[in-house]
Amino acid sequence: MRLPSWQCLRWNGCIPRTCQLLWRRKNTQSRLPFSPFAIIEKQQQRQNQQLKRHFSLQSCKNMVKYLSQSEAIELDLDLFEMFHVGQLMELAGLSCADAVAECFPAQTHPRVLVVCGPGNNGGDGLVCARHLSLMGYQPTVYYPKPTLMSLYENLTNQCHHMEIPSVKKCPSVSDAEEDYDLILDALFGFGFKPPVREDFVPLVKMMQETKVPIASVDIPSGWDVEKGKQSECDFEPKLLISLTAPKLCAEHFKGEHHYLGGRFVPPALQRKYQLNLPDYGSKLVVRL
Ligand SMILES: NC(=O)C1=CN([C@@H]2O[C@H](COP(=O)(O)OP(=O)(O)OC[C@H]3O[C@@H](n4cnc5c(N)ncnc54)[C@H](O)[C@@H]3O)[C@@H](O)[C@H]2O)[C@@H](O)CC1
Ligand SMILES: [K+]
Repeated sequence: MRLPSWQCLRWNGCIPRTCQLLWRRKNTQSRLPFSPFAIIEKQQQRQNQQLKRHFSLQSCKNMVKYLSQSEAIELDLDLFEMFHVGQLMELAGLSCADAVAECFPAQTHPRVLVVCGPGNNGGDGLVCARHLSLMGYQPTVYYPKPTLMSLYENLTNQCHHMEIPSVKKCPSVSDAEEDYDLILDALFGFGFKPPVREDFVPLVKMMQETKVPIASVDIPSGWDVEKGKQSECDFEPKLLISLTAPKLCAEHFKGEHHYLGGRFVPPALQRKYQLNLPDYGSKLVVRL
């Protein structure tokens, strides 16, 4: 059988199996530095890998719906008709503590700075601080703009009863690196509208510049809820805990750990928003 020439191979790109085998044998015997089949096989391997990546991403995307900001707000309102906000916050904050414990154990990351914002995302942070303390961490709360409502006041008092210290001043980058092993970012959630207002800029800047790993509750603070990072300065958390269902910005998340928490959505709402939530089993969080 006549073997195909280099030109023929390059032009055709598709070689009959028998020719391939003969060529491979010949090339092995004559110890050619490289064979055209090796190149083609490499190309095929690369294509297979790309397909695999594409399909695993697709199946993951098919599984859970990523919500727009308006869908998240609408779903939030529906939930509030069925549950008290404190119930949802308790489960949300507990699931955040659980995800933190899975990724950053108390033995290696005991000192956690819990940064709490003025909305419900900040409330999740206060709940999370309490559960982290019960799990053997040493959390410290930074809550620069406490909300004057009984829900938040109660959560703050509960942290006091747990003897969780708080700081009144935003730590500098060097202080944060010296004093903490992890930052829990509960500053802004899906209620955030960019740009960051002036009074929160130093805090966001500290989180952008620090080398302390960051775990973000629901949304990495400062990110656009749908488009993700707004500039290269925006920080990339190591852990993102999406609550209820991930928001569109989570599609741009490149950190190591992405979890879903907030296991409280009744079936009717799951159907209404076509959430396709994964099965939690008996767990509080599920890795996405
Ligand atoms: N399903 C749900 O829907 C649940 C939501 N929860 C949490 O609630 C969050 C949403 O809470 P909220 O709607 O209260 O909103 P956020 O907590 O996201 O933020 C709203 C607060 O941030 C301020 N803010 C917004 N844009 C700002 C800017 N550019 N600069 C400075 N401050 C700004 C607002 O004035 C407001 O005080 C979620 O991300 C999640 O963490 C959980 O608590 C429980 C269940
Ligand atoms: K956040």
